[in-house]
Amino acid sequence: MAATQEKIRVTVRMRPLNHKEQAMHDDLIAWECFHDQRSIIFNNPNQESSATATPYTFDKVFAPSCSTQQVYDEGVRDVALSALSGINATIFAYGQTSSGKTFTMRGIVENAIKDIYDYIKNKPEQHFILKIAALEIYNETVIDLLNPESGPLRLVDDPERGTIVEKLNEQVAKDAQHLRHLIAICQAHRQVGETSLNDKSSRSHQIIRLTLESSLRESSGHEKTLVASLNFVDLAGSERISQTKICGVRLKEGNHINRSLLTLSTVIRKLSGGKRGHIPYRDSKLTRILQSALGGNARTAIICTISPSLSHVEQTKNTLTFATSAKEVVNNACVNMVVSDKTLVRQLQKEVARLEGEIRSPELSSSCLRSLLAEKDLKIKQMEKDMGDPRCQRDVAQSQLELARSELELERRANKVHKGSNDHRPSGQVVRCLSFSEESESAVGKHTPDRRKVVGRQAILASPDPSILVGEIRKLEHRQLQLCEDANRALEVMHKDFATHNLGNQETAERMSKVLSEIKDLVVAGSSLEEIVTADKADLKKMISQFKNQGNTIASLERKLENVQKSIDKLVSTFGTEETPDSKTQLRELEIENRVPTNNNIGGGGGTFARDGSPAARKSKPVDVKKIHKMFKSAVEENMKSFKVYVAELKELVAKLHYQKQLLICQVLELEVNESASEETDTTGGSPVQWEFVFEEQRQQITMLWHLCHIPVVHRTQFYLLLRGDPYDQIYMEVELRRLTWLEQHLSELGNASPALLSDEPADYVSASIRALRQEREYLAKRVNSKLTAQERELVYAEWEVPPGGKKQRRLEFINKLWSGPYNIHHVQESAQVVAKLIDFSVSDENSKDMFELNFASPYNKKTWGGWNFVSNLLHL
Ligand SMILES: Nc1ncnc2c1ncn2[C@@H]1O[C@H](COP(=O)(O)OP(=O)(O)OP(=O)(O)O)[C@@H](O)[C@H]1O
Repeated sequence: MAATQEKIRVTVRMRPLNHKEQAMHDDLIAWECFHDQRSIIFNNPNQESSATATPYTFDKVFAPSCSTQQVYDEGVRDVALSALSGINATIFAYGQTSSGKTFTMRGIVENAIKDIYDYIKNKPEQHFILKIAALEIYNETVIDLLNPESGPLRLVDDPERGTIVEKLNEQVAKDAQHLRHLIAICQAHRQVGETSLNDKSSRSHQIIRLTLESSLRESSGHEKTLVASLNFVDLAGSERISQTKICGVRLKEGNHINRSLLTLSTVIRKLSGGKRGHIPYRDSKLTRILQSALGGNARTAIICTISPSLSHVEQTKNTLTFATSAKEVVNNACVNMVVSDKTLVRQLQKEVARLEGEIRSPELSSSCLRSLLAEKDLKIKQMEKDMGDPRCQRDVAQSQLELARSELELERRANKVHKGSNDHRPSGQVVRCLSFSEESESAVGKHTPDRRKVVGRQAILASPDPSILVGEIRKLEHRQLQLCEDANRALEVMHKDFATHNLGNQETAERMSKVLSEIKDLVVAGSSLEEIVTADKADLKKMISQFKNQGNTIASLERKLENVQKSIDKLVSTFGTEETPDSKTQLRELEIENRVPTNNNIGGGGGTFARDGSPAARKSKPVDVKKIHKMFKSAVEENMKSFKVYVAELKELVAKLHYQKQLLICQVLELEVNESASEETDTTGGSPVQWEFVFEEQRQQITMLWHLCHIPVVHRTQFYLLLRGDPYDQIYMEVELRRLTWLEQHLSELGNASPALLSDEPADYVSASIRALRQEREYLAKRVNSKLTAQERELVYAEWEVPPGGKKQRRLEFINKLWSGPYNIHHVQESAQVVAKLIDFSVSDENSKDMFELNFASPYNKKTWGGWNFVSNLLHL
């Protein structure tokens, strides 16, 4: 694909004077932006005229009054969005410390995410995958911001892809909200420190890399895939040591920052000169990683941020000189199209066929051609080997999908708990989750003006009206029945396909009827549910037992769907394999049936008959039976594939249904517990069976919330081991759930809020918790040696799949694995046992539950909230 030459887009943004600068009387505004919004001039407030100054001109100059939205729209938007058409793009923020780089980049990233997802929404015919990776370069060390525990990363030179960061974690963003959440995690991990010019000065260069992959099936049937990366680079600020008055660690950081920025400006200066001599990309990790954005295959925009203040005039001039060089740098961006392995194999096969033809022709048969052919054959084999068995790949992908789904489900479960400790209102997620479609949401809205009162657990406690629950359940049941009917219809269509086109063999037919009966079974399950619900007359006790039965039926529905999917898988694989002797015979029969008769003794009229009286081919042209058969076959194959997808979707919906039902059962149980508590004045309340159920449910929620909120693993271990479902544990569980729910809500608000609106307090909390957790893990890693014998260590390493390596590294890797899989009960149990051993913790009288404060107030009120125990407190260090 031809590259397009384009200069780097350079814009300048001047921030307003800050409070400190305003407070200094002699600190005046030293720069004036022209009305053309392209030039800026030094205007010394201590001199009468600016006649001697020369203006600096750029693609755009944004005055202090301009919003970040404007900077995005007019300065970088089109560069950022080129990634959607397969062109790499990079957006930098460059400038002195405290000039507004981070402020600007956060807004730019937010705007870009919004635009990207709007674009994706409007292109339903295209399939998009968006991945994110993020790193920081701190003191010339590369750290993965999505997984800082992985330690320093190496840069590796790849002959085709250039410099790559080895083992950099990349995650697929499920949607815009998930992407924002991941970015918030990266920002929380970034190194920040206080200097005299900026309370929250970034001490590292941060690169957030989004990889956008879009595939489109063209009318020719070929799939076109475009892949491009979009980098958001928030550089650390250049700083004059005398001005920032830094020393110690900050000084060391400042030196590294200044040195790498110097390399960046040298690279830019050399590139802007147009001479293609030696460009010192390799002098810093920053320029190595960003090499393609600097004169390579990318579109690049640089936003230079400056302060208006007279006291920073020298630094501002340096920034503007850098910007002036940068606007002369020319890049060569091109569209990055990916040719799939399959297409390559196909091309090579064609070439082989051509060569074979040439070899067979007597005049061209030569040893040279033979060797060429052999070489190509070898290449094809290698490629086929690399591609692996597509069916196997499909299965792996499918199981990954299932895993991701169940993770998502658990995440939802964790989120579903009532949000907010004081107002007892349910979260938005719970509300959303309880309604499948907009239609049902509006239906709920009709019951009562305040929907939230209807569906929330706590709200129901406050307003115990079982008829509302019946309404909810009925809607769910109705939806379930619809699903079964849909499935049946789809299957019948497929069955017709098979019958009409006389495809497949005996085995396929058997499988087909098996799937049919399985689906029928589903429909029966669905209708029996409907009967139960419609027979109900709002008797609370009766309802509870009904709900439980329905829960079981849904579980069996899930199992049945599982079977259906397995059968379809088998069907697809049988059908996709080589032609069977049966089908070959059928094909031969069809061919014979359709062959042009040799003896033309046919009567007139519309139809023609062969000598044996069977329907025969038309007189004029022979019918290409093979072709038709192939066409039918591929049509049926397509149908089966889409049916498979359809069943997978059904499965997901049933899982959702199941979850919603569990939630409703919980609500009813609580209602009942409450009622019986008031009737019997029994403080423990509820039957043991009900409590057991609620306990397990709450424990799962708590485990997930511990994970999401980075709670110390020692606290998790103690809590997990001490609270084992005793009826008196109810109160502890409730308190823990409230605290965690509050915290999680607080942190997710941080993830969803517009960066410009973020308060600093939650961000600090996240990074402090992550840091504390890291320290705790490091501390536990040190205890592995003293608390486990060499033999025990080897055993646990094998059990936890810790790869061989240095002793220290293995210990840390092992500890990092503990409590990392909140959705796996076995993992959680094992983690608790290991941590308990490392800290000598046992369940005994002296280790009572009293260590978990019984305080219902949210942690927001710091006076009453003591915080979670850190390992150092616990070990009295
Ligand atoms: N355009 C702007 N409008 C209002 N406030 C701004 C603007 N730009 C920056 N600020 C404020 O100035 C302060 C410093 O900004 P920021 O931290 O983004 O600077 P920086 O260039 O990233 O600094 P460093 O290099 O030290 O990390 C912040 O409090 C920020 O909110």
